[in-house]
Amino acid sequence: NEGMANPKEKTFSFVVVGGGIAGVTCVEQLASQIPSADVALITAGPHIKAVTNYKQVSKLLEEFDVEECPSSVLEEKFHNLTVIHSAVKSLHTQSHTVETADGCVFGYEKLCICSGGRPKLLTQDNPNVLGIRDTDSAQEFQKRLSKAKRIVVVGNGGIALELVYEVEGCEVVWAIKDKAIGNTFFDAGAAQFLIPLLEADKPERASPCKRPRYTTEESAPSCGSGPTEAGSALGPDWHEGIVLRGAEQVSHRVLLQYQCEVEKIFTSEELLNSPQQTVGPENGSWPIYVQLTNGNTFGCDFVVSATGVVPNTEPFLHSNKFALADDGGLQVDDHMMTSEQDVYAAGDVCTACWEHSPLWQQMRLWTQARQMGWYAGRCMVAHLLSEPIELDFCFELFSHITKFFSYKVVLLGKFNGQGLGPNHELLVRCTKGQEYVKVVLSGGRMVGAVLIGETDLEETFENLILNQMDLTPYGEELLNPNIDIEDYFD
Ligand SMILES: Cc1cc2nc3c(=O)[nH]c(=O)nc-3n(C[C@H](O)[C@H](O)[C@H](O)COP(=O)(O)OP(=O)(O)OC[C@H]3O[C@@H](n4cnc5c(N)ncnc54)[C@H](O)[C@@H]3O)c2cc1C
Ligand SMILES: NC(=O)C1=CN([C@@H]2O[C@H](COP(=O)(O)OP(=O)(O)OC[C@H]3O[C@@H](n4cnc5c(N)ncnc54)[C@H](O)[C@@H]3O)[C@@H](O)[C@H]2O)C=CC1
Repeated sequence: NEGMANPKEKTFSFVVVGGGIAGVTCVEQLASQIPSADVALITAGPHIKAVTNYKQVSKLLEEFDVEECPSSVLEEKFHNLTVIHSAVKSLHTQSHTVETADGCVFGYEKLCICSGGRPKLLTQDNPNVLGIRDTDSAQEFQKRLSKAKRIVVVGNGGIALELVYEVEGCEVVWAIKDKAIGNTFFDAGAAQFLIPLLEADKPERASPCKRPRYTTEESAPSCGSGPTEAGSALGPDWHEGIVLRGAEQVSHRVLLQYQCEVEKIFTSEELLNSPQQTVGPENGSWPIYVQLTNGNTFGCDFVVSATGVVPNTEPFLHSNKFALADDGGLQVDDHMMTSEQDVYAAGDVCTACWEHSPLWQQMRLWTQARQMGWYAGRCMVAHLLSEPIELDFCFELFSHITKFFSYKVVLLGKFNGQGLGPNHELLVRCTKGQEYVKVVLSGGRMVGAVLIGETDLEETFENLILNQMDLTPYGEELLNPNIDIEDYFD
């Protein structure tokens, strides 16, 4: 075998691609479960993500810190692990090999693709349209913001929600398709609860962090693969350590544009050459203009396209027959296996295509990347040892703890009545400035909840959702603030 004589070739029992949360968690499982197995982590970025201080808050809610650190930390911990810093260029499922950008070829018995996603930008080739994904793109955003007087943020998901609240000293025009803010995470009622915070000055940061904390190791140099290689996705609290301040002396100034999309993006030259376009007295003075479908046009320093992610699948597709989901993710079954033999996938790159529990849905989140990476590792080991394995309990109920507008936010199950049609009812309790509690009931049973603020209800509600108790007899008493619900259901 000519190939095997090449020193640039080596075969491992397990190869994992991607040094984000999914890949690192997967590798940790593999390396610790079979210490005699050779494990390789191939990653394009210079750093890896490590989960630390993992804490199970309740049966399914979890909290942890995340550190961006040099890969040597992992290699010191697991002597059977080799970390290779290079981008995978192609995959040959027939020969069970991957080829990296620097011409090395690595064989595998079992492979897990954890290459994450990248921002789905409104336009790819405009330097004034930015996406935020990794440390480099966040730093670029911060640098551009420091000189900016007005930015346009497009999108209504996690990144947009965080930015419009965090950015100070710069006018933010926020363009959303929907009738209410934050519709990927909650409903119009919760949006009403949060909106006043956009209009007020930001309070001093005092409240303790109630969700996974994200840290970046400052001393770690941005070396190795260079600026074109994307690093891992940022995550919880990515903006805590950096100042998101523009060039103006204002706290918040957010101008919301509801129910609209971007019609056209053009430069000041294009604007001046198009006499029918006018945008008021500032005509032509901004580097970029955004025309919205509601007829308004805004000039700004730059646009943030916070419009979701696309899975990083390209290097793996050529000459293979992966089944792809509608969102572009690699389809995986209930053992995290793709449609190609011995190839698994986890995290943002994959789409969970097994028959989901009625109370779970996939969202491209930090916690799910960790859970999928962990479970994929366990499945790979079980299959290698020909042992049976069942779908992990964490996929029974969707659960997410995060923080928006400085409030703790807990989402459980079908928190927005997803997929329930008209077949559900809502109970809501709201105390302005303090808390917002929404319960989704279907057939008298709790199937989801949104908890904003320090409600202390998450554990009880999680139990009520898991045990599917008939709550009809309790009616609206369920949310009566004068009843200690924990005692009630003891
Ligand atoms: C700004 C921001 C804020 C967020 N905030 C939260 C939050 O508060 N809570 C939450 O739950 N989630 C949050 N998320 C989402 C969360 O960060 C992601 O869902 C999660 O990190 C995905 O992990 P992953 O391991 O699948 O992918 P990634 O972290 O994207 O890692 C992919 C890895 O693969 C490598 N790679 C890619 N292509 C190749 C290749 N061809 N060859 C080799 N290596 C490759 C990359 O270098 C990277 O190391 C946020 C995301 C962003 C961008
Ligand atoms: N606290 C948290 O849990 C956070 C989670 N994240 C995660 O990071 C990832 C990236 O975040 P986002 O980019 O905010 O993605 P997202 O998937 O959360 O939201 C994308 C938003 O963009 C909108 N959109 C899509 N195409 C559009 C278009 N052409 N024009 C206008 N609007 C459009 C969608 O309607 C949606 O509101 C997501 O997976 C998200 O869940 C990000 C930040 C915080």
